[in-house]
Amino acid sequence: MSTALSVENAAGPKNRGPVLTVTDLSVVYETEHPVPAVKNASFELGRGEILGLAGESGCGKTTLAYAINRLHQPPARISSGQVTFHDRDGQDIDLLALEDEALRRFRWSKLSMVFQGAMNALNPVRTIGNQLDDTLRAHNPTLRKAARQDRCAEVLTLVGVDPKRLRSYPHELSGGMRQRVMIAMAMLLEPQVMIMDEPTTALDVVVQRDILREIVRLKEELNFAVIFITHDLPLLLEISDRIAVMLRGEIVELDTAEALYRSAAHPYTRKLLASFPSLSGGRGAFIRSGDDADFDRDNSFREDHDFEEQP
Ligand SMILES: Nc1ncnc2c1ncn2[C@@H]1O[C@H](COP(=O)(O)OP(=O)(O)OP(=O)(O)O)[C@@H](O)[C@H]1O
Repeated sequence: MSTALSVENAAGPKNRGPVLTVTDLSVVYETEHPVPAVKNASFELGRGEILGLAGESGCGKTTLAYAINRLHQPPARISSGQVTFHDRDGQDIDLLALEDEALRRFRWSKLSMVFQGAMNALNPVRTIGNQLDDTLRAHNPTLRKAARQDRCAEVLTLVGVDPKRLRSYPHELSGGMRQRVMIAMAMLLEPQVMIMDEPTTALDVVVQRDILREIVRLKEELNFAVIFITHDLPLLLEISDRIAVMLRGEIVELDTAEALYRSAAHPYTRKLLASFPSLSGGRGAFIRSGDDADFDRDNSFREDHDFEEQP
């Protein structure tokens, strides 16, 4: 069986067209001994698709995610490649060519990102409502205050946080709730793509599961596409349409979650699969199907599912 990444698999699902095309993207850390962290990465992200990005620590997942959104900092440098965003209105946007102001407008509104420590990025001295409002106002200066308030409340409700929390300060919320606020922030402007880099890793397992279930539900409702990064391959198999496996900066395999699970082509993928004992048993499908005992039948996830201590 060939281990080469086939062009067909790198293309997004045929029925929905791409929202993002990454072509031969390479990123180097220009240190004393330059580190080629991402090497010729190519893939398409389908509209409304969840693409999982898997691979062990240090393989380049975060570097790739940051470079796509131009959030990489020196010494990281994009040494080659192209990133094209295919807007809903038919326009193609060359992300690597955007100037500062255009890039600022693009981020959050077309493509947003939630990263692992995002909950710690909230400003401790401003309320949740003010912080959501700041983002909304920066991108929609003409939007009236009442409409902004409605949208902020709506987006908090979407992620299962009571809109009363708009008046709370970050320290008044649990970690899980703060991370949900960051997901709300990322959804605020209805982006077409969300990049999620280990968005729930710092949270306890039950909270993680609730949040992931909600992301999958919202994705289905609102049809944004997700690049979901995690070490947790069993989790990716549950939530992803397709999975890209990275090894030492390269995408070595990209296929549907089903095909990857049943007949991984690359030896490294097989090794990765074998390293999760849970995969040798039955696959729990609770996140997509809601097939577990304590699943809320109305599909909502509730604040009281945050079992973390309030400070
Ligand atoms: N600031 C930096 N300077 C030099 N090398 C770096 C820097 N940041 C990351 N690297 C290197 O780039 C490579 C890719 O790192 P990256 O953080 O993207 O991997 P990752 O797959 O996201 O890992 P993790 O899952 O642990 O976050 C690694 O070899 C790492 O050591």
